[in-house]
Amino acid sequence: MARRRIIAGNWKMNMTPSQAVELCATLKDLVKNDDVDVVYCVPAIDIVPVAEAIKGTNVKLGAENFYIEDKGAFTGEISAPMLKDAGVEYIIIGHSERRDIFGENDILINAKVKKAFAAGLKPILCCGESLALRKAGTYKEWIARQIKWDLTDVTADQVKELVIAYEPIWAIGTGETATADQAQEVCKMIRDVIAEMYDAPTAEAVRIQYGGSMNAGNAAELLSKDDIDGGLIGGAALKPDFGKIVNA
Ligand SMILES: O=C(CO)COP(=O)(O)O
Repeated sequence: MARRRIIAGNWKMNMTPSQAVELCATLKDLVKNDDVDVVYCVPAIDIVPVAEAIKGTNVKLGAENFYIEDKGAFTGEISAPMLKDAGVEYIIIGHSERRDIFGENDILINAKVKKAFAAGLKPILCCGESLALRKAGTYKEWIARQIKWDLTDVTADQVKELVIAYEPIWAIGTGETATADQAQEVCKMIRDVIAEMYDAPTAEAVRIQYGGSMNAGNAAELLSKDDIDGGLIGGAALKPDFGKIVNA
């Protein structure tokens, strides 16, 4: 099955606009690879300068957040049509930092997934368990429930365009990576959930990433697994090492 690989950087709240342009220049030749989708998901203020900086390269533009209304009195927010107009293609939704720090729940996340598709953006939908759930052994049920909630009323054709990122919270920014077998187990389980909710062709088409302390040293092993189609990379996306992950 030829699912196209997707390696995305989640820059989080890092990089001023001028630093962002510099980073694009540093990475430009290192991330060249036409067999992989390479995406930079950047802070809102960096979207316009990064769109300019990646012109003519293989890099695609992503954003980290938006609000579900098109426009109006929502101080501080940006909308999907604004992102689209600025050249954004991918949008991260449901990241554990948005769930935990900013209180986003599965009802809002589901609304965001539907809005993103309606606006012509491709969601990177994040899911994953806390350390407590991992230790309790109930992580698979938790993640399956997240996926079912977050994809309520999303069509099979849309899911075929969807990217799901499995990001165990205990592995994010901790330097502790899930083993390739642990990551594969959950990514396979997510694909089975999609097959159960939709059908086998939809499950075969959906791309599933692993995220959580992925780096130049562990990327190749993680990406060698059958159900891991890419990575969502935080810290290592801000360094030249990102090029090694793209080419792993
Ligand atoms: O949260 C992540 C990507 O969305 C992972 O972050 P780190 O790669 O820094 O662990």
